[in-house]
Amino acid sequence: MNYEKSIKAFAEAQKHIPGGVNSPARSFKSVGGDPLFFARAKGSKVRDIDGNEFIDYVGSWGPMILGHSHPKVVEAIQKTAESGASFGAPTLVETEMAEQIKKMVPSIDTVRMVNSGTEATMSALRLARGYTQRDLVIKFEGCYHGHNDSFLIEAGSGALTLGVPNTPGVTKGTARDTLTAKFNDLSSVENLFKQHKNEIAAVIVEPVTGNMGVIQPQKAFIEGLRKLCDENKTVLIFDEVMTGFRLAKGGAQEILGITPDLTTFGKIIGGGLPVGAYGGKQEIMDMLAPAGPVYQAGTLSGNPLAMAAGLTTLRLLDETENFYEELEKSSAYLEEGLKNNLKELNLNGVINRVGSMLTLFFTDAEKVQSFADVNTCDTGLFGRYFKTALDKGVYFAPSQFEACFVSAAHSKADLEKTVEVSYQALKALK
Ligand SMILES: NCC(=O)CCC(=O)O
Repeated sequence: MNYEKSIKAFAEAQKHIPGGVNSPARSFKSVGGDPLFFARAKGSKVRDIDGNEFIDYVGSWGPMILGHSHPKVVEAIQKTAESGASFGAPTLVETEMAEQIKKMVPSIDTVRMVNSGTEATMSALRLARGYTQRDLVIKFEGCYHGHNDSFLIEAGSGALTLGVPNTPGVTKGTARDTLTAKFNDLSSVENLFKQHKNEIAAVIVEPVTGNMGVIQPQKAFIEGLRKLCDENKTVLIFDEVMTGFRLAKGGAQEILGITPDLTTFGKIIGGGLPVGAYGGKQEIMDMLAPAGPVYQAGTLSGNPLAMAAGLTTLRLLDETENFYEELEKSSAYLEEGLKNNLKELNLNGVINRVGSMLTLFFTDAEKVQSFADVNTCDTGLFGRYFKTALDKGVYFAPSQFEACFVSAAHSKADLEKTVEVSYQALKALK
């Protein structure tokens, strides 16, 4: 494929935008080469400015579960724009949105809209601290909760991919208030609770991880977190920015059967526009201003355009018959195909999939269940695999430590082509 225009565009962008991108995760730094500049997208496909078309498994890093430019979402945005883009005053659609979220996620008593997943986790942590009157938070190595200072400690996603899990710029004081534990290792959490009795405000976790690649929590681990939080009067926060409305109507908490105290949302909830939200137990949420003393605000929070896109998306997910069953079938087909490829080529690798989130780990390990397992991966091999797949028309996330997202727009033909391209890309590694 010819990427001439993207290469030129990146050279130009670098003169004006730090590193040429507005979010590091979208650079191709870890896989080598220049990122592609996209011009348009429809359904399962994205097109770059050179006119190349790709089957897309990034889906804007998760939001596009219905596929790109879904006609109903486009219509909702267009219609809403005619009535005014932003008022900074209440609108009816915000209550409709809150009702829709509550209907799909039963643990939500009330919910506050914000503008990104980062804002959601930042605000949820402040609320948990205000509620418990404690300072410390436990997060897990390799988990990513957006780019707030408190969470850029042993962080996953782009921070891990680019080798900066602990970024400069976070004060020592802030870093001290974040304790890190090991995902799927309950004893690492128990130890922190023992060492810091009555000091831990919150435990935050991606209930199914996506930001170090996909890892399913072991039952004893996730149940143990709930129990430890109950025993210690600590707020359990599920960060469902990736998993919310994706793994089921009610997200990871529905499939795991665990009720968190607070949940954070992003991505799908905005239907492609910038939206985040956090919600949960009434008693905790009532601490938020103006009802309570914990302050959190936003000019664009509950923005009408964003609400229109998000609410239309959530309603389609809620009302389309067998939506999640069909998505499961497509995703299982992809998993099966990729597994067969590894087997036929006699290559090592682990494929973790939960619903429509999937990661192919380039590792000799038998299983990937922990951050230590993730760190056994050969990122060089991944980079070569990624590039061959790209050249053959399949766009996976440009990092070993991310999930592929399957959407409802991926057709049988798309999935078949992806399995074939993946075979060729794996074969090229031998
Ligand atoms: N794991 C990647 C993301 O969730 C967000 C992408 C970004 O930071 O641009």
